[in-house]
Amino acid sequence: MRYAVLVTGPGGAGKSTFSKSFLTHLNTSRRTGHLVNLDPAANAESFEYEPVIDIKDLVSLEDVMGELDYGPNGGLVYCFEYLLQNMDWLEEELGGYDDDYLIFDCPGQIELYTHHPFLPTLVQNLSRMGIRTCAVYLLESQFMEDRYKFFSGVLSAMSAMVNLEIPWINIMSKMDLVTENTDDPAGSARNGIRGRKNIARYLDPDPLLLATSRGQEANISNPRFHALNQAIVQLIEDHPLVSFLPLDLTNPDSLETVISHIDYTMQYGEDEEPKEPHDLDDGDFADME
Ligand SMILES: Nc1nc2c(ncn2[C@@H]2O[C@H](COP(=O)(O)OP(=O)(O)OP(=O)(O)O)[C@@H](O)[C@H]2O)c(=O)[nH]1
Ligand SMILES: [Mg+2]
Repeated sequence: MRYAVLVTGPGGAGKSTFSKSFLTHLNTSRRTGHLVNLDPAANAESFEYEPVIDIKDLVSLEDVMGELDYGPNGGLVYCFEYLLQNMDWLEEELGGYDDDYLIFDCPGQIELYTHHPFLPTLVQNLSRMGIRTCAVYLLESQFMEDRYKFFSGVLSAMSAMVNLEIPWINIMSKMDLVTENTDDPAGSARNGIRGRKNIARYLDPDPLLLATSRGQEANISNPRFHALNQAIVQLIEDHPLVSFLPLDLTNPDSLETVISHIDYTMQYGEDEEPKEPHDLDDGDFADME
């Protein structure tokens, strides 16, 4: 069985960093994983792991922009359309990997997830190839500094989830940037997220965050805006689809927890034949001699 994890989320959310850490974790746990780069604009030198499959071998944004005179966003759309027309290329490239995690590092253009048919079509193709697929959606912890920004992030996660209809895990990335010092009044006044209790209200989004704060802000008094807010609060209350797993890459347990959720979502290994134990390598017990 092959497993694909699509690593998605807005620009700069930490997708490439997470993909790299995920691979390192798999390697150290003696599992196999491979990087698939789906970002036609990615800088090749920036990969710590050489992607085994790279969309840039098929089509690169640079060429598309240079030769066809597209801008960066139109160019990205062109690249993905080109990929979808050349699924046999991807299928052939994916052919050699068995019983492996394939980690798809995706580009950060949010419109790719919310209203283009590319990812759903890609997912259909992966499942036709017999590859079990899930997606993780990363939102960075800075989104919690502003409730409105945060809820717009929640709504885009929701919209991407509904668009893709595959097993899905939302991750709050860069948790190392969040301080939990409740005794820092300047901090809590500035961003309102400090303190464990408060963080919990974001990880499991509490729509009241939106409802209460809006009432307190006299400067925004447009009643239509208020009604819209109420409607969003109601939507999130009625459809609590989105909650976040915190990811702090400075804490190995945190990464392990996230990966165990991915394994569980994927039902990783559940229908595998029992594996032969690894042959002992020279040096495995070196420290016992
Ligand atoms: N503090 C902190 N910084 C992080 C973490 N993960 C990523 N970053 C930083 O955030 C920036 C963006 O990280 P990337 O991994 O390139 O993010 P991305 O989602 O792949 O970005 P795009 O591909 O451009 O959409 C880089 O400067 C990273 O060093 C994290 O866990 N903690
Ligand atoms: Mg990236």
